[in-house]
Amino acid sequence: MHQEIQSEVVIIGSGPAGYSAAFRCADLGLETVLIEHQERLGGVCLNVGCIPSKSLLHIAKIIKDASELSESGVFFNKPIIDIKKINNWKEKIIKKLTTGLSNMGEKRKVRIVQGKALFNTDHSVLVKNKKNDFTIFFKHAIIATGSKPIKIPSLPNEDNRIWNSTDALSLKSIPNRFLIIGGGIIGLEMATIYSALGSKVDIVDRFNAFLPSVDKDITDIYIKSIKKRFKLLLNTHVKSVEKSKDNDLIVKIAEENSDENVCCYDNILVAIGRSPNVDFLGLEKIGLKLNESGFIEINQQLKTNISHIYAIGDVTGFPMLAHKAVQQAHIAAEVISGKKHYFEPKVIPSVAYTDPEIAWVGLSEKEAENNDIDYEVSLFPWSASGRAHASNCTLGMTKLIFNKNTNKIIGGSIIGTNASELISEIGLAIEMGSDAEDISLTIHPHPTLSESISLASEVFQGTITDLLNLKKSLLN
Ligand SMILES: Cc1cc2nc3c(=O)[nH]c(=O)nc-3n(C[C@H](O)[C@H](O)[C@H](O)COP(=O)(O)OP(=O)(O)OC[C@H]3O[C@@H](n4cnc5c(N)ncnc54)[C@H](O)[C@@H]3O)c2cc1C
Ligand SMILES: NC(=O)c1ccc[n+]([C@@H]2O[C@H](COP(=O)([O-])OP(=O)(O)OC[C@H]3O[C@@H](n4cnc5c(N)ncnc54)[C@H](O)[C@@H]3O)[C@@H](O)[C@H]2O)c1
Repeated sequence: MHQEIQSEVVIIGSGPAGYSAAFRCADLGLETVLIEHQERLGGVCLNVGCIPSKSLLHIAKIIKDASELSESGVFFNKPIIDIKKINNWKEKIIKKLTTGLSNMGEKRKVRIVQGKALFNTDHSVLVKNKKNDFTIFFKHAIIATGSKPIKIPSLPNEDNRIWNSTDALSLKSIPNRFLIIGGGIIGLEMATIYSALGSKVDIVDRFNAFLPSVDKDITDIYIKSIKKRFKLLLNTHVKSVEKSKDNDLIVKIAEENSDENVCCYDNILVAIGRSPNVDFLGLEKIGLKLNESGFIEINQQLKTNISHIYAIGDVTGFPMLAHKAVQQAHIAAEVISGKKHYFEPKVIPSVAYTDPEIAWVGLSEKEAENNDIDYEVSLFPWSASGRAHASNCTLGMTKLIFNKNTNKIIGGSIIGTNASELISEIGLAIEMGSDAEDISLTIHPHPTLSESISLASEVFQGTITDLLNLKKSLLN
């Protein structure tokens, strides 16, 4: 059956970008239609990204913490891993959240249409599903179609032992020998999960450094902490993947300017980045412009070159993060409703939910240097934190970067337990234009890991008493 729908706003894609835009539009009184290709709302983040990965990382952390507790005199037996039960538990979490989204959409009177959208004109889209097809006319449209994993064409991708992140999160099996190609956030998080579940994991990355936005002193701490758990091979290429007679995956791997090594694996995860979902949307037909990297080009009001069509989330480029997508969504909805708002955050935090976690926000040292900023780094090692000793995480480090001329904080990174939760204080301080004194005079509760942020500010100010005061000794 064919149906025609008239709407003020049509939103394509129901990930963090799409559902947030739809709900904000509805709350602002706009008649809203949300189109989603999949059966469930929530996009990559809820279904096959942020939430399932963090659920499995939660399990991985408990397994590791439990085994390390033997050093404190508490002994657990080796864990029994029931994949089916883990998957059911994970599925329940996802279902609860995605059902919550559907209910919130319904309460807000957002019309949800299931099917794949294709622009017909610059004021209408066609949507088809198994039962119906629709023509939806709109005054404004928001494209929030997200991204998909990049494949390596030379691999035998039809072999179901070669996984992408969705396969890895579906926890089909726990490989004995697991190769991860790509040492980015996905590769590192999956290595954390699978090594805790018992796989022998190797990660290869073709570049010399991993997490390029993080300073080396922080990534060096990470490398030290993972040494006993898995191998991270940098500057290394996968030359070929073949099947052996006994059905192993035989992989030829070579470090730059070195001979090839031949290794056997049960499964391979390819995690070398993601590309925007811009194909089959009919964008050429309406003349919508992509940038050189293939993402949709937008301005600070999230408008594309067709001013009543907006784009938000992963489809607009880096950083590809859910919290960026949600902020963009709110701004796009507000602009459509007539507000003069702009997407202009000073900083967007990033987190690798590895063990230990790594979180960073604002400028790195490299970036401060490249911007010719006269900066000073201030470090607080967690080996000087009572709480870190009590919580067995003394390897951690809090690093702040200050502008020496203004004393204002311009960046920071944290490695250690709960870095993902701690980093927001630094983000807020940068957004508020705080200086070192603002941070160090804000009384932090003791004993907490959050104290490390005010203590690192005290290091900068030369008022620290929890460490030797190097600035004071220089004065004497
Ligand atoms: C394994 C993994 C872990 C991650 N962990 C984190 C994390 O911890 N924190 C974080 O911030 N980010 C994380 N991310 C990234 C995060 O998932 C994305 O940044 C986020 O989902 C982007 O939201 P989005 O709404 O732009 O797109 P998506 O979530 O990709 O949603 C796009 C939606 O559009 C739909 N769609 C596409 N084309 C059409 C069409 N033509 N018609 C109708 N519907 C269509 C898709 O089906 C999809 O549901 C992770 C990603 C992965 C893969
Ligand atoms: N915690 C989080 O916020 C989180 C978690 C997962 C994913 N994500 C998002 O998902 C996106 C995709 O993640 P990702 O890890 O796939 O991409 P990524 O861009 O973070 O990392 C890809 C890595 O693969 C390497 N690489 C590229 N081609 C290679 C090749 N041929 N051989 C070996 N190595 C190669 C790169 O050097 C890089 O280190 C990221 O942009 C990230 O923002 C975020």
